[in-house]
Amino acid sequence: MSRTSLHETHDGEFKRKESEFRHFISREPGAEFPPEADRYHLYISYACPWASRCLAFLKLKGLDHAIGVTVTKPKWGETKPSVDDHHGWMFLEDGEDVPGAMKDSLNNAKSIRDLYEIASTGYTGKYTVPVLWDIKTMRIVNNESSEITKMFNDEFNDIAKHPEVDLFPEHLKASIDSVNSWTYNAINNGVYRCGFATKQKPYEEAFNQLFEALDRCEEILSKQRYIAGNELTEADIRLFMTLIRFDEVYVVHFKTNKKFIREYPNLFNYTKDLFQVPGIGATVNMYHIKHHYYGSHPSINPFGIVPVGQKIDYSAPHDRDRFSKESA
Ligand SMILES: N[C@@H](CCC(=O)N[C@@H](CS)C(=O)NCC(=O)O)C(=O)O
Repeated sequence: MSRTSLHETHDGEFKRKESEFRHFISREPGAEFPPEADRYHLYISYACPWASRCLAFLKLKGLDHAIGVTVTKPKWGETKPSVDDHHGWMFLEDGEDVPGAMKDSLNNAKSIRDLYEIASTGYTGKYTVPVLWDIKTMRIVNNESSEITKMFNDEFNDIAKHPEVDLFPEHLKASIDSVNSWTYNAINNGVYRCGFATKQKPYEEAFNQLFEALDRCEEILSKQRYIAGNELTEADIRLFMTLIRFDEVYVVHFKTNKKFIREYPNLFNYTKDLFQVPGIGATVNMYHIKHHYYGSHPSINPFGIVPVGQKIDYSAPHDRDRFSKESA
């Protein structure tokens, strides 16, 4: 069983395993996990694109007051040095100071691994973020970002401060599904398929698919403000989380070096546009992002040097207002 994503490369090719905790919070009468304020807790890393999606949904829906969030330290550490050599997400400890990282004051866990072990005896899978935790039963409700975002969007509307925000609008559903069907493999997971490949051929295949898909996005975004239409949707949040990490991390660390995102006029302006949406920009902590990737994969970056980069200003003006709502 793979204990981290770094162990999911077989025959040179990275193949991500499915998430294992797949319960649903639901408004249906009698649901095992009903939506309630102060019952659920979200564990994330600011570095992780999948976890950051969930945080963006929590913020955009106005669920900060109802669902607590705990943020891990950026760099993986030894989770159980006396037992094995697993490295993974760690919480802040007394006496440590890493801005943005937190102690786990809810469960007093030292690591995300501890949480999986509290929730499930005999679990042998990966210890990934995001984790949506049920405080009442001390269980993991779900650890799959695409389902957590759906629950935050649909099931908490009686509690959310912005129930009107719908990032899966019915009229764009087909378009969202269609975009996600190629962006996941080629872009979101595509950068990992480049970075975690250990043979030339699978790396180059992933690389070519990635840049074909980015060209396709560039073309779509030359005609409309957002990737699934002229409204902000879940498909944008997904894409953004990869784009914002691209120039600072993936180009170097994952060898996705055909082009920077800032060389694509539409993609770059689009990234700035989304960054400037408060609930989205608030999820971006570039210190955590850079220090995680460059510091946690010694097989890729043995000395853990963090490249300085260009410190791109994503809050600079963008040109996406040129698409008026009327053209939707
Ligand atoms: N399919 C999951 C993927 C989550 C995931 O792979 N998270 C990474 C961080 S970006 C992780 O926690 N990795 C820990 C490990 O590989 O041990 C989701 O979308 O929620």
